[in-house]
Amino acid sequence: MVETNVSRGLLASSRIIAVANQKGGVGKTTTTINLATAMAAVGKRVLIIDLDPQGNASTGLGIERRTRAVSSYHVLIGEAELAEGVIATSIPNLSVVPSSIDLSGAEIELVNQPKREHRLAAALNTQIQYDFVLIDCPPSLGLLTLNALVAAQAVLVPLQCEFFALEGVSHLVKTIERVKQAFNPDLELHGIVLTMFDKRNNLSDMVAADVRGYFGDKVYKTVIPRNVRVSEAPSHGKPVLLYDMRCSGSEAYIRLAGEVLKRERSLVA
Ligand SMILES: Nc1ncnc2c1ncn2[C@@H]1O[C@H](COP(=O)(O)OP(=O)(O)OP(=O)(O)O)[C@@H](O)[C@H]1O
Repeated sequence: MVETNVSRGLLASSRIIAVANQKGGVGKTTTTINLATAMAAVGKRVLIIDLDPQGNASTGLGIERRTRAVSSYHVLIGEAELAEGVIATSIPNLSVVPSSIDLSGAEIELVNQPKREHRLAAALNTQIQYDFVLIDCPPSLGLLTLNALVAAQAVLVPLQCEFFALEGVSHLVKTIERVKQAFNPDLELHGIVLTMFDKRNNLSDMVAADVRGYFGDKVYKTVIPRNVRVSEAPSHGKPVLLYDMRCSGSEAYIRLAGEVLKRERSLVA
């Protein structure tokens, strides 16, 4: 039976958004961390689930490896409850279920398990209350991302302004459609955010125009600029919003959060 969002205890008041793109290095983790921080700053209770074996979301939030005794891996394979994996970050209202390197073996471990695509959805069937759960997906369309898409109500796609960007995202959109048909009828594309936009480079403008031409209003108005402060922040274990609140990257993520929350209000209205 397909488990619907309505039947999950957590979802009476939570929205689950998967941050996904099978292409590597396009800004999934950066977007997850900073969008979550900006939402937390306006009083939303936010949980990040780090579903990427690289664990960059966990590291970028200052969660040291030695404190990750229970990770998203344990939750996925059913060795731990979601609540056991939750760690509070230094940011009020923002918690994370960290990832660990074990997660890289999870796809193989789960392959012969029953309901292998529903593991995360089942783990999220809990009474823990958050306004938003953001899932940072790995750069592939394997079983980990599939679990995120089955658990989520919406997908937010960071898209780097570069050649072939549109081709990659079309593939992802087809996958979203397939997941919708097979496992999760409620899933929808929340929006596409253009990342690492370089205003000195004509290619960025061309890609942005192409993507807007194809996806129309699904593309958020906010564009995340390429900004060195954004790339420096993770090595300090901080979201860029804490590292340098006034830089162009921080300002863009604050605007993006405003747009996402506005779109949320119209989606759930
Ligand atoms: N707006 C930006 N300006 C400058 N650097 C950025 C920006 N966004 C992301 N980066 C940098 O680009 C790299 C890739 O970003 P990020 O880790 O968020 O991508 P990802 O899609 O999560 O990667 P992966 O697919 O490997 O998980 C990182 O080094 C990050 O610091």
